[in-house]
Amino acid sequence: MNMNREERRQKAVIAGVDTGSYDLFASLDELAELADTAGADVIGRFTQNRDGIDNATYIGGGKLQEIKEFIVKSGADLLIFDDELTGSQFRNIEEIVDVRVIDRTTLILDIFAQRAKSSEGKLQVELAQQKYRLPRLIGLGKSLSRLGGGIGTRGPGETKLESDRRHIRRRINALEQELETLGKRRARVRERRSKLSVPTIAIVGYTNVGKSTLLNLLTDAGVYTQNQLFATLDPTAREIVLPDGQHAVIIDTVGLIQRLPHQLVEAFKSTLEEAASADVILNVCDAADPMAKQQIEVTKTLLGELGCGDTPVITVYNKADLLDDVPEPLKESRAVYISAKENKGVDRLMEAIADALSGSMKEVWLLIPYDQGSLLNHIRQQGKVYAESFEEAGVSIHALVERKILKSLLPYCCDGREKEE
Ligand SMILES: Nc1nc2c(ncn2[C@@H]2O[C@H](COP(=O)(O)OP(=O)(O)OP(=O)(O)O)[C@@H](O)[C@H]2O)c(=O)[nH]1
Ligand SMILES: [Mg+2]
Repeated sequence: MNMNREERRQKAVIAGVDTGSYDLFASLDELAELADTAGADVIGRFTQNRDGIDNATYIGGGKLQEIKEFIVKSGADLLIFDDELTGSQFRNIEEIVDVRVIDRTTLILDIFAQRAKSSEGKLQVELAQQKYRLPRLIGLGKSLSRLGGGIGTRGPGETKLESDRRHIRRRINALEQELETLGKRRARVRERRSKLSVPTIAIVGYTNVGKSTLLNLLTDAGVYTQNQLFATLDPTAREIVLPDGQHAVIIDTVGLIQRLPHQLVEAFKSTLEEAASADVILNVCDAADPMAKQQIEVTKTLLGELGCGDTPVITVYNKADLLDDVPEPLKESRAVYISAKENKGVDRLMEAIADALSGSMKEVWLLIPYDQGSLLNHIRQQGKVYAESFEEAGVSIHALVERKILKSLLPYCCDGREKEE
């Protein structure tokens, strides 16, 4: 599907089944916003209570007839389900309602496809789309699943479906290879950054909480912000100067959503990898959103799964201008209330970042001359020594040290990689 914003807005009906496994009504609200972002106006909503989903039509035949009547009467162009459909469900439902049918994941992927800007982002979206399509080919229109003529390009007796599948698999392989190359390049950039000992700060959180607005405010970077879901699909890195004069790189990331389809977690892992290697993480939420606390927890869990459980996290309650009372967070809780839009509370946030960074550690390889005994003692006492050996020119040491003493260590730094070889 391709719903460009320039095209006329489509009329969509959204539908879901309440089996009690998730909050369908909150999820449908989000689905309606997603549809709006993709360029469709939601003109009808249908829900059905069932113990389980219907294998053939997902929502059940009776409800589907009701939806069909509404579609005919209202002239809707599109039926969107708040869940993932199987290939045969797509086909069965399309046969009955006779308009285009899409599911939640297809919709999200479509928005991602519209917004991805970097070549890596585009490749990742296409990879996710192809992987999602492959097992559902049967449902993607009759033309795709019909028997091939057996003439010319295809082998004898082979169906069009099989050759389509093979084609998609080949494309998936090619995309994966390209992404691997790009991933390596990205890792090299990260490494260079870390070698230069510039700390990185990653901004993470749900979509539309104000991450890009915050990045803009902190850097005047002019990153695209809009009251739409997924305004950011590529991580954007900018340099900032902290109150103590320290330079840092701040990275904006893709927003999370409720019930993020697992293919998308995979597809956007590389943008989260940026967060995984950050020195400080800003977990941003919309302070006025009743779901904020829950979202903060989900983000924390996800960060833990990505292996950054030890990275200091500052919880940023943004949009505090929308609150009647701004609570005073506990000092030790590393939480700040700000309004990125009205430029309030940002000084405190900057202090919190500088504070978190000064306590953070950095891995270094050093060669310290014998006359620098006190420096050596400091590293042994305050840092964590992994290995040390006595060389002619001094003590060769591989250790974790506090970031705040990095400056004094600069003359003695060696390249870790060379040392290891
Ligand atoms: N009232 C209020 N609105 C804000 C504040 N910060 C951001 N917004 C608005 O919230 C909306 C989303 O802002 P973005 O910065 O694009 O949000 P994001 O988290 O980057 O969103 P994605 O990139 O889609 O994940 C915009 O309409 C902003 O103007 C704030 O402090 N107060
Ligand atoms: Mg953004």
